[in-house]
Amino acid sequence: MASSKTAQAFGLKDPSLIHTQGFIAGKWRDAKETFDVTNPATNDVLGSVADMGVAETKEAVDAAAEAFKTWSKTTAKQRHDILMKMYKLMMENNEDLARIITLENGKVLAEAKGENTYSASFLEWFAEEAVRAYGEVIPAPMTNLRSVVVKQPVGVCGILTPWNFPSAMITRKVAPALAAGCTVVIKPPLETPFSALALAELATRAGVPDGVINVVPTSVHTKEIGQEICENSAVRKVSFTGSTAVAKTLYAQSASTMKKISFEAGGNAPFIVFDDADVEQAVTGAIACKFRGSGQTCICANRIYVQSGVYAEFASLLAQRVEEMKVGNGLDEGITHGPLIHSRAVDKVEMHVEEAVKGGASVLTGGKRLEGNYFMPTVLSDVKPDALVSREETFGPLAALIKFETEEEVIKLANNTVYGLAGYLYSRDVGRVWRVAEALEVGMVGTNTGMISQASIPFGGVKDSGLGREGSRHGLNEYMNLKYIAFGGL
Ligand SMILES: NC(=O)c1ccc[n+]([C@@H]2O[C@H](COP(=O)([O-])OP(=O)(O)OC[C@H]3O[C@@H](n4cnc5c(N)ncnc54)[C@H](O)[C@@H]3O)[C@@H](O)[C@H]2O)c1
Ligand SMILES: O=CCCC(=O)O
Repeated sequence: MASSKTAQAFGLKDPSLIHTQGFIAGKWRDAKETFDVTNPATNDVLGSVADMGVAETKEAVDAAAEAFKTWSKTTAKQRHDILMKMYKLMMENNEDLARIITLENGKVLAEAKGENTYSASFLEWFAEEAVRAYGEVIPAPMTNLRSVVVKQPVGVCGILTPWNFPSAMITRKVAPALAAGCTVVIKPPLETPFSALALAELATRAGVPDGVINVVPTSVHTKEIGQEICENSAVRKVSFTGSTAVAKTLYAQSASTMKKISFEAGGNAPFIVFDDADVEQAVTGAIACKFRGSGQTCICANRIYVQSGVYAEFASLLAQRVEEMKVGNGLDEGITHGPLIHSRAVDKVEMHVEEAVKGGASVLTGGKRLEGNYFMPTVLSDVKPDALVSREETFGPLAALIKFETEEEVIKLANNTVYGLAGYLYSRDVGRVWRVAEALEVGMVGTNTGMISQASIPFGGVKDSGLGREGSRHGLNEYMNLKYIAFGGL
């Protein structure tokens, strides 16, 4: 339970959604230390959460391994019913869960409500997939043999998630894991543990048995807990969303026990506008894609390539729309964009702007940091293809416009990165749409749209952006092993 002061700080209709302890084997648990969680909009402390360590993580893994013995034997329909109940509870508590997201992450309340709905949709989707985890019968080469393939849950899964979607990145992993019959140990990010703990509370209310979901929040023991999850032989799968650097560390650590893995890592999405595009639609798409979560989304447009014939029109329309944005506390009426997660994130945007301007770019709007964790939504024009902002993910509200002349040139520029998560293009020439979509070295392409995320699509990247797919019917397979059974002696 949270102290009444912490629960009050969130101003929820149902204060019992706020927990400050970890969750192991169905019990809320303290740790020796605690860490403070702050509201990025104000830097006020929201509350102190149990800072768990390796010992608690081992206990959580043991609890998950014990719970796996029975959870993996439940029927798909039983798991479906529990997941659907949790989906309904998340929707019924939409206001409160969104408020938790806004307070700990900073995104505006309307967007937080959208995240909760998106997050809940993974429970609904995978409840429905659970009952369709079909196997196969393969025609056998001998008359006295039958070849059958069944799907089985992989076992205990380690779930490591980032702060930019405090809820949805958890359910995108936990929903398929539970649907498959797996049990989980969640290590939420230190910035946003309250959403994870509220989900554990709702899971319990939905009837998820003790030990099936465990949560080990931490601040100082992040590395050791990550290592324990990756190297503990009872954990059979690690699913991570976050930066590429951390993904590579976890990949190396997971090799020791040959785990199944899914990694959703960093992006550096190209957003291409051709001369034959509907420019107004392209601007709307760029706004939605670039400024979602104040630019802190892994699939945000990071490099906006505009063909010379529509460059001036696109740049002026985009700058006009960006100037209308209202930056401030995400709980306040009329605010369209919240703060960044912390001052280090603001420093990075500032550095990208300064470096691009030194290289010859001009500021069409914004370009400055504001007091606290805020940065003005910014549009830069005439950015050089080799500017820092073109090479690295900014993860902030900075739209960098780069002019290009030909299709061939822009494909080369777009693919000139180690990342390959998402890419976007606007064109009304159907042949070009196909050619460019196929040529982009990414896992997901938006053509004439800047919004691509849904529970029903295979979300994931290529190159340094990761391995595996989340969501869609493919997302369930990531948590299941195929087993071939030969039926001989007929
Ligand atoms: N591809 C995707 O789906 C996706 C989604 C969201 C964010 N991201 C990426 O995440 C990054 C921003 O998020 P972030 O700053 O939280 O990333 P991060 O990699 O620093 O942290 C992600 C998670 O890993 C944990 N972590 C950090 N170091 C660790 C270690 N050594 N061992 C184990 N765990 C560790 C963090 O506590 C957090 O829970 C961006 O690069 C963004 O592109 C990718
Ligand atoms: O930031 C990563 C996830 C974004 C999404 O699922 O749309």
